[in-house]
Amino acid sequence: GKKIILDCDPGHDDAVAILLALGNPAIDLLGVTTVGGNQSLDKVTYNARAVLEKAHAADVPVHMGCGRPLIREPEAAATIHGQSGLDGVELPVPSRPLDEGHAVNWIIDTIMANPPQTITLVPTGPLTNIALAARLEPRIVERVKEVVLMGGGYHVGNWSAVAEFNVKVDPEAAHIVFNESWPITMVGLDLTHQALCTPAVQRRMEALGTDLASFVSGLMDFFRASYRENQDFVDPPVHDPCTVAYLIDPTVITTRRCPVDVEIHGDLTLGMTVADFRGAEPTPEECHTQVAVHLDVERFWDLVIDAIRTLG
Ligand SMILES: Nc1ccc([C@@H]2N[C@H](CO)[C@@H](O)[C@H]2O)cc1
Ligand SMILES: [Ca+2]
Repeated sequence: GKKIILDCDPGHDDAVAILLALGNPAIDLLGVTTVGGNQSLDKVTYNARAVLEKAHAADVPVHMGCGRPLIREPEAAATIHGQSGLDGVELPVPSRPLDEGHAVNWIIDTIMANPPQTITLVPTGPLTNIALAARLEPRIVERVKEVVLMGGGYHVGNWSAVAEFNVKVDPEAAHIVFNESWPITMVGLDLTHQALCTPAVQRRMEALGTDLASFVSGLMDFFRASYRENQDFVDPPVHDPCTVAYLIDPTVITTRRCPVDVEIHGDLTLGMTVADFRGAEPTPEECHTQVAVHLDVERFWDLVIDAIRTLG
């Protein structure tokens, strides 16, 4: 299957991304790396290890990365993910010790040890680790197959009027990542706000009747309550697994190729991902960025529920 590195900050939706990657045969999850974001680095790292344990996938390595943005102060999303970063469920104690070595070094070593164009980077948190990896070993940029990231939004913000959390927390890291030459698919809020976990979807999960299914449903209960209280949503958008779903089945998302850059100087617009749709279609191939526009919602939830079923 497609070899991926999942760089994440679990996080309720990061947890679903991990399960989708584990539960679908099209994906070969080489490892999980963690970055401070939704909660502190220690908390999101523990959560990543606990989710892997829950899915009986303790053979997947976990490396801890950066605990704070490159320049700015850390900013957690405790109102959304709770004090633990994964509130609302009982977490198993991880059996596998945390793997030695910094995530940035492991990302570089893994990319350089595998053939060119075989590894896909899937960041679903702030881009601090990815930016540092590209600066520490520039050769990974042309060696990576592609970057499919959850972050940004061309018409939607959630951490300011115009900026999305992952990008706004570390806008300088995002600016670095978006301005490297690797192919980037930006799975932003315009797309992920279509991935709503409705009660009907949750009932389909619960109908599986497994411990893992009720674990995920418990995550969704908490996520829905947070989103209702803090973001005025009826149902929670499950952002991060949209990246993995796209890698499993590219037809699940329609994309549009266009230049994208990140605002790092603005007052009102700091962290905004600015997509330039002015060019005539089709945008020339040398444009290395594309944005996710439309989600096949039915197909997306089928993939997520199939993965939960497969993991048993
Ligand atoms: N309000 C809010 C919701 C989700 C997130 C996290 N950041 C991204 C969505 O902005 C996802 O990766 C998710 O884990 C942050 C804040
Ligand atoms: Ca995340």
